[in-house]
Amino acid sequence: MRNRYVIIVAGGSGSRMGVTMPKQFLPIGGLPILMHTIRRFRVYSSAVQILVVLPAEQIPVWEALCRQYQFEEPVLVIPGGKTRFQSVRNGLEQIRAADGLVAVHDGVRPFVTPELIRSGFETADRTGSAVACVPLKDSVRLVQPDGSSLAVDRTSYRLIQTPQTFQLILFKDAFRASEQSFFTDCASVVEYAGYPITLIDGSYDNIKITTPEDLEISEQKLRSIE
Ligand SMILES: Nc1ccn([C@@H]2O[C@H](COP(=O)(O)OP(=O)(O)OP(=O)(O)O)[C@@H](O)[C@H]2O)c(=O)n1
Ligand SMILES: C[C@](O)(CO)[C@H](O)COP(=O)(O)O
Repeated sequence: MRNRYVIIVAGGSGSRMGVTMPKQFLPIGGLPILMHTIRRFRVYSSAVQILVVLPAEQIPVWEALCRQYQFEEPVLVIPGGKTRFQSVRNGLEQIRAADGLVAVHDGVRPFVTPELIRSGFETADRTGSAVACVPLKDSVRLVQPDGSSLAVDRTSYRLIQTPQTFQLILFKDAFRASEQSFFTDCASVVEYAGYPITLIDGSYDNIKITTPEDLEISEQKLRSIE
């Protein structure tokens, strides 16, 4: 079986959350969001190697939080970059192995399930990639330069989530690219390098905590789980 790695990217500042503390450190259910996320991967497997990417200046803050919450999960902490692409690349550089599987997951998606993580690794092992997604529930319109808009066929689209899981050999190759403005996730980087992307079923519960209302939704979700 190939070695399995997870890069949890938490190197952002959370500007859309509108608070000074990075949103990945905000508590939900009495525990920082990032600790929930890390625990989900540990529940999936005690063997998976977890790398956590943080803003360099926030590493002492994270260490203090770990002491405060007596959080002792073994993870390798790595300084992030200015963009998500750079943060992923910094994490990837720490994985010395040539072969294996790597899942990249947003630190602010704490509702990922062990089943979804497993599905990602199993699919990527077979096909090279596995990118979680969900169908759209709302109607979609394409806005034109003149301000008018056109209905589009929503069945042709998917909303993309993480985890996004890849065979290391192709992922490392893809991340040799120079950064492009349209790299919004790892799938766009891997596709740019010419590799096909396999989609897998994600979950509507697997939300990315981005704006203040997501915090309230997350608190409610935790209450319903616990
Ligand atoms: N330089 C960056 C930017 C983002 N991320 C991570 O990528 C994930 C998804 O990004 P997003 O939700 O946009 O987080 P932020 O960049 O922190 O938020 P914002 O765009 O509101 O500032 C987050 O876990 C974030 O910490 C990262 O590791 N390094
Ligand atoms: C990676 C991602 O979560 C997939 O949906 C998304 O692209 C991150 O976007 P953001 O603008 O960095 O939040």
